[in-house]
Amino acid sequence: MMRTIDLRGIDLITADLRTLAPRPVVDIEVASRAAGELIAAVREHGSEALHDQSERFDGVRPASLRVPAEAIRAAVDALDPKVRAALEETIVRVRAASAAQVPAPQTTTLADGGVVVQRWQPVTRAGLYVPGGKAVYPSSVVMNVVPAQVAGVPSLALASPAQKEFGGLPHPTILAAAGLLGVDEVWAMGGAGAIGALAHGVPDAGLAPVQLITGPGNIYVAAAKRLVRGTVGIDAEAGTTEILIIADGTASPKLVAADLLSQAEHDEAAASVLVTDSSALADATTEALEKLVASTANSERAATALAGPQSAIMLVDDEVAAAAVSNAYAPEHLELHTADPRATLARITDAGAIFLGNYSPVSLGDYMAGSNHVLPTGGAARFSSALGAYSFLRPQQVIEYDRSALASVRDRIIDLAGAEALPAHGEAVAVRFDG
Ligand SMILES: NC(=O)c1ccc[n+]([C@@H]2O[C@H](COP(=O)([O-])OP(=O)(O)OC[C@H]3O[C@@H](n4cnc5c(N)ncnc54)[C@H](O)[C@@H]3O)[C@@H](O)[C@H]2O)c1
Ligand SMILES: N[C@H](CO)Cc1c[nH]c[nH+]1
Ligand SMILES: [Zn+2]
Repeated sequence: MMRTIDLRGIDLITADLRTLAPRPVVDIEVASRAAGELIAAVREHGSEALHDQSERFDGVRPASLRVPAEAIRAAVDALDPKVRAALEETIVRVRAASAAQVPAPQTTTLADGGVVVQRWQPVTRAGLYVPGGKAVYPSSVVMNVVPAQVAGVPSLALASPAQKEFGGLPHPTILAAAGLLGVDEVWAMGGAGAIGALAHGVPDAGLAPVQLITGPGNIYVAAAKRLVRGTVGIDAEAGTTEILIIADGTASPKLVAADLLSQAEHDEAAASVLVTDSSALADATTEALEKLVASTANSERAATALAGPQSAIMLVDDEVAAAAVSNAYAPEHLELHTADPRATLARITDAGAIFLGNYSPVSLGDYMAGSNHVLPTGGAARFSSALGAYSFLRPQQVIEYDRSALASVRDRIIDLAGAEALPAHGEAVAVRFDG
C-alpha cells in the first residue's frame, strides 16, 4: 500500500529534507510543457481551440462556451434540497470567515497636513476556476466566489470543464452553486486552455480578459496558472491535493487512515503522507487503510494515489523531527494527531491549513469549517497562502501633503535628489515655492 521512508537515526538538521520527502513523478515543470501548448492554441485559435480541447479531454464539444442564463436558473430549480441546504451553510460560514480577512484602511500622519493612506482596492475582474474532471466541485464555487464578493470584485467569470453527460455544460451542481451566489458569467471550459482563455480573453467568444485568476485544479491547471502569472495575478498554485498527518503513539489509526484516504480519493496523483515516531501506529494505520481502501467508492483511484511515489509513511525519531519534515514538505493540509496538538502547532511554520485534534478533519475544512479549501500545493505553502478575501485586494497608497507639510521636507528632498544626480526631482518640489 504506502511505502515507508525510514528517517530514524538520520541527522535531519543537515539532511536536505526536501529531497527525502515523497513527491509526484509528474511535477508542475513536466506539466508546464503541455499547459503552454494548450494556452498557445487558445491564443491563436480562440473558441475553436477551447472546443477542440473539451472534445479531447472531456469527450464533448460544448454547444456554447458561455453557459446560457436559463441553464443556470434551471440548475438552481432542480437542485436537491439537502445539497442546497449544505451549500447555503457553507456560504454562510465562508462568508463570515472571509469578512474577517478584509483589512481596514490605515491613515498615517507624517506631518501637520501630510498623510499617507493605505487603502485596499479589489481587482475589477477576476476569473474563478472550478475543477470538474475526475470529480465535480460545487464547494469550490463557494470557496472562490464568496471571498471575491466579500472583497467587492465587481466582475466575475467562472470556468469549469464541459461534462459529456450534461450536453457539454458544466455539472448542474456547479451551475446551481453559481446561481445561488448570483454569478451569471459561467464558461464551459477546463484545464490549461481555460486558464489561458481567462488570462488573455477570447474575443470571438465575447470573453474579456481578467486581472486575477483564482481556484484549484489538477497539475495542468496549476502549471497554467504559473505560466500566465505576470499577465494576470494568481492566488497560489492550488494543484493536486496533499495531506500530511503528524501522529504519535496516542493517535487513532482508524481516524488517521480515514483522513489519508479522504484526500487520496481526489486524484491518482494525490499525496497522502503520514509522519510518525511510532512504528506501532504506522503498522496499525496500514492495516486500517487496507480495509478501508478495499470498500471505498473511489477504491482504484485512492489505491493508486496511496501506492504512488508521492505518498509514504515517514518514520522519524520524535516530534521535533516530525515537525521539521513537515515544514520542509510544506503540505497543503496538515493534521496534528499528537498528545498535545497545540504544542505541536508551535513547531509548525509552513502549511496551507492546519487541522488540530480528532474532531478537525480535512473534510471539515473542505466543506464546512468556514476556512477556505483552495490551498497551496507542491511546497508553495512556503511562500503563499489559502485563498481569501485578501487575495482579491491590492493595497494602494494615497499620498496627500499640503503646502506647509511639503515645505517641511523640501530641503531634504532637494538634498537626496542631488545625491542621486536627479536634480529635476528637487526642482519639481522647489518650483512650488517660487515667489
Ligand atoms: N489545492 C486545492 O486547493 C484543491 C482543491 C480542490 C481540488 N484540488 C485538486 O484539483 C484537481 C481536480 O482535478 P480534476 O481532474 O478533477 O479537474 P480539473 O478541472 O482540474 O482538470 C480537468 C481538466 O484537465 C485537463 N486535462 C486532463 N488531462 C489532461 C492532460 N493529459 N493534459 C493536459 N490537460 C489535461 C482537461 O482540460 C480537463 O478538462 C484534483 O487534483 C484535486 O486534488 C485541489
Ligand atoms: N480537499 C480539497 C482541497 O485540496 C477540497 C475539496 C473539495 N471537495 C472535497 N475536497
Ligand atoms: Zn478534499
